[in-house]
Amino acid sequence: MQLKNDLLLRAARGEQVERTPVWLMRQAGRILPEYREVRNSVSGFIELAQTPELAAEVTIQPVDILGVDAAIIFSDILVIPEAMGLPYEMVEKKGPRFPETIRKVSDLNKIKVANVEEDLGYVLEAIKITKKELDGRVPLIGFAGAPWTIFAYMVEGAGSKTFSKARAMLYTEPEAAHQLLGMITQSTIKYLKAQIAAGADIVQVFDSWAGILPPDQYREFSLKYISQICDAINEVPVTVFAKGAFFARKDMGDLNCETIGLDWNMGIEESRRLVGPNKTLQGNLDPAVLYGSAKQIEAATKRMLDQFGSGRHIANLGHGVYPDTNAEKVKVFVETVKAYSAKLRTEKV
Ligand SMILES: Cc1c2[nH]c(c1CCC(=O)O)Cc1[nH]c(c(CCC(=O)O)c1C)Cc1[nH]c(c(CCC(=O)O)c1C)Cc1[nH]c(c(C)c1CCC(=O)O)C2
Repeated sequence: MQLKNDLLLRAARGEQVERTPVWLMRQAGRILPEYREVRNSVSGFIELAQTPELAAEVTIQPVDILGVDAAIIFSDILVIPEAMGLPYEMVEKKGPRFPETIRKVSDLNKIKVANVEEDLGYVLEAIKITKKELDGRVPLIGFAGAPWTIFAYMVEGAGSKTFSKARAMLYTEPEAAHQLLGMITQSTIKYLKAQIAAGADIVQVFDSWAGILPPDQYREFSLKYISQICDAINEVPVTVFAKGAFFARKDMGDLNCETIGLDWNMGIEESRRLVGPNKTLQGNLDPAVLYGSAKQIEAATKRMLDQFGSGRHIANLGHGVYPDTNAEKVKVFVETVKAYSAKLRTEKV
C-alpha cells in the first residue's frame, strides 16, 4: 500500500523532505484521556497489549488526536523476556516486575530463544489490524528493546536506579551474560523481522539503560549486539536510541542503521560531528519543556530545529513523553515543528 505521508521514511533514508517529520516516544499512552478510557475497560496494561483490536485503537489515537507523522505499535519491550520464558507483571504506579530472574549459568535452562509466531502472535496481529485501519495515512513504527536493556530487566527483575544486580553479573558471570545477550539478540532479530513482515515500515531499538555502563563495557555488552541486529535488518530503516550513551556517539556512527536517536543531554552540533553526515538524527527536545507555556514550547522547539538545520532530522523528544503532560502542550510541539520546519526548508532551498 502506498503511504500518503511518508515523510518519516524519506527523512530516515536521507531523502529530501518538505518539512521535518515529528512523532513522540511513548506517544500512545497515559497522556491521552482517550487512552485511559480504553485502558480502564480492561484489567490492565498487559490485557490491553494482548488484545489486538484495542492495541490497534490506542496505536492510532495519537495520529488522530496529536497529528504526529507516525504511529508506533502499542506494546512493550518486555514482551521479549516473556516470550523467552520469563513472564512479567505490570504493577500499578510502580512498573514492571519479573517473579523469576536470571542470575547464573544454570538459570539459562529456564529460557529459550523466543518462538515469535507462537508467543508474540498478538503483536503481529495488532500490527496487521493497525496497518489496515491506518490505510496508509502515516508509517507504522515497530520496536524492540536493545539486548542490554532487556538483559537488565531479566537479571534485576524490576526497574532500578542502579541495576546493580545486572551490572554485577557482567563481572561475576561474564560468559553467562554473553550467552543471555546472544539469546536475546536472536529473539529480537526474529521479532523485528516478524514485525516487518506483518507491516512495520521502520523499526526502533530502545537502549533505555545504555547510560549506566562505562564506555568499554557498553561496547562489549551492548553495542556489539545492537550491531548484530542492525546487520540483520535490511528490509526497512532502523533507528537506534541509546539513552545516556553520549560516549558512544562516534561508534554509533559506524552502525549499519539509518537513524540515531539523541537524548536531551546530547548537544546537537556535537552529535552531528561525532556521528558524521551519513545518518539521520532523531530527537531531542527535553520532555520537561512540555510543562512550560505554549510560548516557551514554541521557542524551545524553534531553537532545536535551528540547531539541526537543514540536515537529516526527525523531530522527537529526548526520551518518552512524561505521563502527566497535557496533550494540548504536545500539540503545540507538533504544530511548531510542522510550521517552522516547512518555513526553514523553503528558505534554505
Ligand atoms: C524501558 C521501556 C519499557 N517500555 C518501553 C521502554 C523503552 C523506552 C523508554 O525508555 O521509555 C517501550 C514502550 N512501552 C510502551 C510503548 C508503546 C508505544 C509508545 O507509545 O511509544 C513503548 C515503545 C507502552 C507502555 N509501557 C508501559 C506503559 C504504562 C502502562 C499503563 O498503561 O499503566 C505503557 C503505555 C509500562 C512500562 N514499560 C516499561 C516500564 C519501565 C514501564 C512502567 C513505567 C511507565 O509506565 O513508563 C519498560
